[in-house]
Amino acid sequence: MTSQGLECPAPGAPDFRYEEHETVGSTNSLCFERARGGHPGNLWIRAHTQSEGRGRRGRDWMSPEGNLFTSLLLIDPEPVGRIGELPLGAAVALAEAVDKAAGTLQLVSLKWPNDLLVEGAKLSGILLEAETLADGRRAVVIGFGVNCVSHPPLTLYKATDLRSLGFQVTAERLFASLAETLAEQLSRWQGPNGFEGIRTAWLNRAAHLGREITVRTAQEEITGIFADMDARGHLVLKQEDGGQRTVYAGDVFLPEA
Ligand SMILES: O=C(O)CCCC[C@@H]1SC[C@@H]2NC(=O)N[C@@H]21
Repeated sequence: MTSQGLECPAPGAPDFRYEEHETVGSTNSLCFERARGGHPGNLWIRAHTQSEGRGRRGRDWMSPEGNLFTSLLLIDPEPVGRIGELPLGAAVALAEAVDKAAGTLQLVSLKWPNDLLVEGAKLSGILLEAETLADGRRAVVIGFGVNCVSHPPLTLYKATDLRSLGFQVTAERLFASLAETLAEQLSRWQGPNGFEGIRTAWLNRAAHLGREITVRTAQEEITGIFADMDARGHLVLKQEDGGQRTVYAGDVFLPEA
């Protein structure tokens, strides 16, 4: 069933609103449009294809029919000073949703901050963007792209998709699981333990923990042992000289197994 662009309760999370579209430019952009139009938030938008899907660091996100493209609009999510933790919670929610929809246990591992990997190849991407609206409200949009049936051949990272891995999971089915698991992670994030539960769940799935990785930041390339993810969700690298580096943003590259 499709809501044909009309708002209805979200499958899997009836406390959230939902719009489904055949095609849009970008589900993230449409969420911001709704926010600028005064939407109160907790709105999921899903599209079957996108003509201008975007990824992290200004990259394009190819968006063919059959894969999942969806975004969640949050308005003034509390606690506001900890919004940087949300991409990690989103990654945990998506990993759990894949397990739920595929009927697997720990199928995916996580590459900091929020890529899902299967056998070292990228299955999905998450893009968190924020904007202060004219009325002073803060719109936060979390966009998810998951390769359900296909993956692009030439990308920065080796990619994969659920169908090639032997799992028949539709975008519709995966969306319903994600709406449910993300609602759970959001209440966990807002609960008394804050980020700690998410941090533990994230570390349980971390790829290459304790091993050497390389991080490309806007300024430099850093290689070191992936020692930890700290209490704010930052990456902690141990260096050869015994020193420690904390990384706040960057692209992580794992050596081939
Ligand atoms: O670069 C990445 O890894 C993040 C990719 C995020 C893609 C999703 S698809 C749905 C949403 N709309 C967009 O334009 N981008 C995100």
